[in-house]
Amino acid sequence: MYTVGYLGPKGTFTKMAVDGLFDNVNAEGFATIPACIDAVNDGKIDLGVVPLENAIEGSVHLTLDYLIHQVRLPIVAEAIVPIKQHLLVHPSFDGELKDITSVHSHSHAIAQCHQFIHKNLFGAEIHYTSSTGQAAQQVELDGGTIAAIGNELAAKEYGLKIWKREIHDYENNHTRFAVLQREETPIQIKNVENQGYKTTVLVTLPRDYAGALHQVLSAFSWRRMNLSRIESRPMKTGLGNYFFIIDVEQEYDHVLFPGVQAELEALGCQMNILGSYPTYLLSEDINTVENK
Ligand SMILES: O=C(O)C(=O)C[C@]1(C(=O)O)C=C[C@@H](O)C=C1
Repeated sequence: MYTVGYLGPKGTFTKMAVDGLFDNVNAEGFATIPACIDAVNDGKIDLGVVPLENAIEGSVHLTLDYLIHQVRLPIVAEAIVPIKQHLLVHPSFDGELKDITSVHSHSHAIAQCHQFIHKNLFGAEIHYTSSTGQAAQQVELDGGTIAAIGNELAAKEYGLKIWKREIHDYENNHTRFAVLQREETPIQIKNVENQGYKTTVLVTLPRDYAGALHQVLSAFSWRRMNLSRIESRPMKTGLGNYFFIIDVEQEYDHVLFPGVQAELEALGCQMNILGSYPTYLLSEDINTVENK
């Protein structure tokens, strides 16, 4: 049986992703994303599931930066998870929205609900936690007039009341999660919808010059390789120095990708493959506890 690490404690969206992807695994919660990645890298667990990007708030920089700068582990699968954020309170709370004095959650969850907070919880203090599950645990412990933003699974795990459902500011809220493995061996995924393959590459430019990024992109475009995302992250070596993280919508092959790599290297760029993996879309039902 695999041991699969996730950002804990119980009741996080990452745990939901694990439940949606795997049957019969031993799921182990970690307090932080780096702790989970390190455990995979040290061979303490078989797989790790970490958030990569949210449709409303964008990239999870902690994950990207840790994978780029600290621990290079291949991405072996991706799960796209529908995210429904609810306002959770202690069962003893019987006030109104205006009575809530503080809201606890993960920074990404808070960001997905900024408008709701601005309009309805104006004046409530915002407390950032390491995960939505941790915020729910805090409400269970402290009670009173504090609230958490999190999912139905967290409400169930910590015995909380869902005070208001679906408070995220935009519909179609999804988060992409990456499955990491140290040595790539076939993994067993539940019967969920396969959306095709992606390959994620990391490109470093030699220096900043006119048309550099255009040249990089044209190596993909004339080969008709479709890109679904391009993002720059600081190299952390000084202002103006960036990596480009590029998602290509196809599986790695031994013709097109080496061709791109040779072309980029001739320009003085570096290209590394962060993973070539199947992508799975989890169903909306995953947000409803009764359906699991
Ligand atoms: O806090 C959680 O529940 C997580 O799994 C983390 C996380 C994230 O990092 O984006 C995952 C999904 C949601 O977008 C909000 C939070």
